Amino acid sequence: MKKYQIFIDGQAGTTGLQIRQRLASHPQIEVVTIDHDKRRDQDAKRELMSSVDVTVLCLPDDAARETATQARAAGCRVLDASSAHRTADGWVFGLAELARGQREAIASASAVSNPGCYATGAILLLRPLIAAGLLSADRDLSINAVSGYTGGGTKMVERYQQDNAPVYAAYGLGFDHKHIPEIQHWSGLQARPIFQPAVGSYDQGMLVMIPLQGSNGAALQQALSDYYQGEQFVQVLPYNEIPADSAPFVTPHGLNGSNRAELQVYGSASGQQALLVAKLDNLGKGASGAAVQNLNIMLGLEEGLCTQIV
Ligand SMILES: NC(=O)C1=CN([C@@H]2O[C@H](COP(=O)(O)OP(=O)(O)OC[C@H]3O[C@@H](n4cnc5c(N)ncnc54)[C@H](OP(=O)(O)O)[C@@H]3O)[C@@H](O)[C@H]2O)C=CC1
Ligand SMILES: CC(=O)N[C@@H](CCC(=O)OP(=O)(O)O)C(=O)O
Repeated sequence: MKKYQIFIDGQAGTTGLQIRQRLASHPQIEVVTIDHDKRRDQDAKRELMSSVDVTVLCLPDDAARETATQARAAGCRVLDASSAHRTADGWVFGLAELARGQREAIASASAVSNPGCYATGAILLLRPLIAAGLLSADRDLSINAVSGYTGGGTKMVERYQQDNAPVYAAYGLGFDHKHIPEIQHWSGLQARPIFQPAVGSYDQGMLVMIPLQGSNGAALQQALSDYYQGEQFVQVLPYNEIPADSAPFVTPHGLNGSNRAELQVYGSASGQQALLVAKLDNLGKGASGAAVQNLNIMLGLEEGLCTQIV
């Protein structure tokens, strides 16, 4: 059986580690590593990138831009987990469930950009509804979200491992969170939304929530259900269903380690108020699970292989 080789630049970070954990049992992908003290040596990296099938970038944005430029100049295939290239020309957005033809585009791409965790939830909810004309592209929206602290990388993990970290903290108060451009670009939303994220004192799991005034929840749920019919990693729950493991609450928990996103729609009896909810693991479908899914697609392998930590 053919084995493909990949190199993870940033292999010791939060996202890189979780990709390695998933790939440890992959039957057709092996990870080639770089000496720790050479991890910032561009010559050593270029040599390694040229020898592997795909390089995965799990770096801060600036470092990802620099390494991606080198990789592309050398003709190497790249999957970038950072937010540097999510709306950039020449890059394919790595959300296979985005639209018909997206899987094929990922499969043949030389450069794929892995979506942001919050953006994954928001785009999965909004794109089908805007495309179907059930939500107007120029509608003013608020998107509220909460994530586990691993979403902030090693620095935030260290902070939360101390005693005085806040139980719940709202941020993004400059109204300029880095996921807003990709949410607008890939959902088709023309009006700039208010995106208001928060971080909680738990490690993994997120909710992305979009309240809608004047919308009928049942119609929205049906449209989402039809759109994602047959998808293995995106499921739409029945209308107004609260998952039994958390009832009467809707929590960010329950999907950790998986590469799944669950979409939920709640609506009022009047048919005039609704809430869209996406639940996912910020390190699963929001980062490392999606990265392994994209690698499988890029290499022509079964899409679900080793995307989950069991
Ligand atoms: N955490 C999450 O939920 C998600 C993160 N992402 C994105 O993935 C990327 C990585 O994030 P995350 O794993 O959280 O970050 P971390 O801070 O956990 O890890 C980043 C890693 O990159 C290494 N690094 C930094 N600069 C360089 C460089 N110039 N060359 C080589 N290695 C370098 C760091 O090692 P050292 O400092 O020791 O050199 C560290 O191991 C980011 O762009 C982030 O935005 C995407 C989706 C979700
Ligand atoms: C809790 C937390 O801090 N989360 C991160 C987003 C994590 C993520 O998806 O980051 P990328 O866009 O880099 O992929 C943040 O809000 O900046």
